[in-house]
Amino acid sequence: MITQEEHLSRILHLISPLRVTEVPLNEALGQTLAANVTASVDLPPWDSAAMDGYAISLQDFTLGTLPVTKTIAAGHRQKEKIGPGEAAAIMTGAPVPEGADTIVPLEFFHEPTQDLPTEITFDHVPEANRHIRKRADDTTAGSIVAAAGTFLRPNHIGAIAATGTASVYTARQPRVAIISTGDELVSPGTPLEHGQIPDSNAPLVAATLESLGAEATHQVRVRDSAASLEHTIAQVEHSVDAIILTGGASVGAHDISNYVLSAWQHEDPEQAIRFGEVNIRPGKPQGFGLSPAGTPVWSLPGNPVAVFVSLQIFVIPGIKKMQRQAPHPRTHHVVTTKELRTPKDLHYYMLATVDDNDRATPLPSNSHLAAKMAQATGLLHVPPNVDGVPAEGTVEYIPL
Ligand SMILES: Nc1nc2c(c(=O)[nH]1)N[C@H]1C(S)=C(S)[C@@H](COP(=O)(O)OP(=O)(O)OC[C@H]3O[C@@H](n4cnc5c(N)ncnc54)[C@H](O)[C@@H]3O)O[C@H]1N2
Ligand code: MOO
Repeated sequence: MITQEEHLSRILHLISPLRVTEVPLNEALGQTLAANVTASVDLPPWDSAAMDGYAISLQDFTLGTLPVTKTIAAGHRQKEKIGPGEAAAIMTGAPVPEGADTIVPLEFFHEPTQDLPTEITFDHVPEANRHIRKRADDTTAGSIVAAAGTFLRPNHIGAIAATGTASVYTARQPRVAIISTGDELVSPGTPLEHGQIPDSNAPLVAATLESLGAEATHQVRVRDSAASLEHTIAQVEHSVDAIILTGGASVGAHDISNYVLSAWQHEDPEQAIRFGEVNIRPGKPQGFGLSPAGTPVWSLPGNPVAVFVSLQIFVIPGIKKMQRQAPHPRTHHVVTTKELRTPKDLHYYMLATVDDNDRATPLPSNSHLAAKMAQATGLLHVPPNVDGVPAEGTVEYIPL
């Protein structure tokens, strides 16, 4: 038996981050920055009006009437200037004219209207330095807007665009081939003959990859034949960044993934595919290593819930390393509504439904209960060396 930690650290050791490429900002959502993004411009790029109103100078100001000598709208490209005794009508987002030191909102003088008066009358002195957004009060050109390692969410895309950048550097997205093995498998939706089941692992693996931004380039079903599996791997091995097999990872006579991959010869035995029992349930039989062409290969057990757990614990961290992201899942603690009894020698994972108050209801747990995955919001995790968690006790939770 090997430990979950040993197996995962071997996976992360053998996987390398993918090459960095420049991508347009509108394709970068969900990717991780491989380089800092710095502001191309000061933001705001010039002093700008925060209100519709009048720009004036309070130097040598006296109460009374001022002529409105110009109108400055957002998008006004000419640099303007005003002197004492003069006002400029100005719109929100327009450049403040040189000489102005405050903006007086139009409500100070008249009802909001689109007709601009030719003069405005002051019956008291307005406040100085108001309603002007100073040049660079948000950021200055050259400052870091989003640092290398940032996982790009919509807010980052908005901030990067605002500071004048149209493309970013990220790791190329992984291309992954998915191979389901088993004579019993048919396409989902096909009427089942006795002994047949729908191939649910390939859609599960593909959806998991796509949710990470990786590309499921091939989804191939292979019968329990060593020759077919060898042929399929040979066809895809050179055009993908990883291969994920499900089924046939265990020790039975028809467990061809284990049989075929274990026979691969590797110059460096450290990189060879190794099969073994990992101290995790579900998902005990696991294989991982590099193919002779150097492509990382995960050979996962066939049971759908075992695949689901294996994806969370062993595959997603590897894909994230390729994407130059932090590999480990974010977890937090929740309260279990039911007592959990777990084996003392294993990492035990259970599908569970967790509500808005962080209270977890474990779902029936067995690695063939594929339909139960639909009710899960995530996985509960009880580590080895304890034999359970009492009702109302806290337990680690991996949200989906
Ligand atoms: N003698 C032993 N038998 C088994 C052991 C063991 O240690 N000794 N381990 C058990 C455990 S734990 C697991 S998990 C399974 C893993 O077996 P395999 O990886 O060899 O998977 P298969 O036998 O091919 O399939 C297991 C199960 O999953 C169903 N399956 C397979 N592929 C799919 C798919 N694409 N979509 C949906 N369902 C799939 C398959 O029909 C089987 O019911 O081995 C135990 N046995
Ligand atoms: O560990 Mo198996 O993975 O029980 O389903």
